[in-house]
Amino acid sequence: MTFDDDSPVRVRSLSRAFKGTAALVDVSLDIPRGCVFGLVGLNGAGKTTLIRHLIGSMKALHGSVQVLGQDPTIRPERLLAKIGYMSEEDSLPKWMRISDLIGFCRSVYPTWSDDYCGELCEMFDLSPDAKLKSLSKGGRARAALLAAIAHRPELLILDEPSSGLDPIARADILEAIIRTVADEGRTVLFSSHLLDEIDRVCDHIALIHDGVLLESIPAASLPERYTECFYRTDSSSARPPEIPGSFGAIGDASEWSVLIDTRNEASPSTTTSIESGAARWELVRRQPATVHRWFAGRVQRQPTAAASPQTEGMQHV
Ligand SMILES: Nc1ncnc2c1ncn2[C@@H]1O[C@H](COP(=O)(O)OP(=O)(O)OP(=O)(O)O)[C@@H](O)[C@H]1O
Repeated sequence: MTFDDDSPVRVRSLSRAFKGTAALVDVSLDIPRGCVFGLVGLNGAGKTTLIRHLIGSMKALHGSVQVLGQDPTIRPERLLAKIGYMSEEDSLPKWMRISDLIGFCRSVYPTWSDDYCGELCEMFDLSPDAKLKSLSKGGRARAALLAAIAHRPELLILDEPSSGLDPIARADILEAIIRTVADEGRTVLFSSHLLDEIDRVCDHIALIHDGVLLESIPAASLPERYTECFYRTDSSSARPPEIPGSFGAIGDASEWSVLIDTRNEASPSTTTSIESGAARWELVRRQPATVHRWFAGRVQRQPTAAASPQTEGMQHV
């Protein structure tokens, strides 16, 4: 992606290790203004570590981080007033009532809007008198979302916000909020394991794996860029056909699926029949890669059955 001076988030060559184990490795990225930026990766990939650098709870020891034009660890209160942040943890103080939470946020955020807060309470079905400890996990997640957005932050950072929300709340509330924030020209960084959700709401998707930013791509260009090709052979093969520029092979004896990067000059554009590994392979089908298939190919894991039924139960090499 191109680097933009006006980006609300700019990370350059950020590395971090914990007790000698790398959690982030030379990560550089820009998040464009007004973008819904999805961050995906397996458990332990480094998503939260990256986010903790953005909100100033970790100082960049190697590399640099700029959020809304400032180092998040220098005068963090100035930055945090302009950011909305919701973590995956259920961390709101349980003794508070919703009204206490609102009073606290009002005192912290100069741009807090009581009118907007009232609208959100109605939308989220939150009564000001309710005690946080009496709410369900989903209710507390909605309260945390309220606290993160009612000051209309310039940058909204959501780290696995869906974990406490049921599917209806995710679709009706979270996705609506994310789109509203972006439509108003503000920016959203959204980390999630839920690839369907990422696919529906994000303009841009970044994939982090073992601390390395493997790819950062506009969501709309992903299916154009990557094609899933299915090859079949009459004989059985423990290996996929060797196709230059392909990756993420999944298969089972006589049929293998590979991903082709159409921008890789080594990739064939229209190979329908090839000799490889003493077998003859025919291209039986090709289709734009789904986000699930791209993700699985990149991190070398099986895609979910729902995302790619053709490859269910097959072996990954
Ligand atoms: N404070 C810490 N001390 C030691 N190791 C840590 C610490 N924080 C993170 N790690 C390690 O750094 C790596 C990245 O963790 P991180 O929480 O950033 O991943 P993640 O992508 O957010 O994972 P998940 O999706 O499970 O939340 C992991 O190996 C994790 O165990």
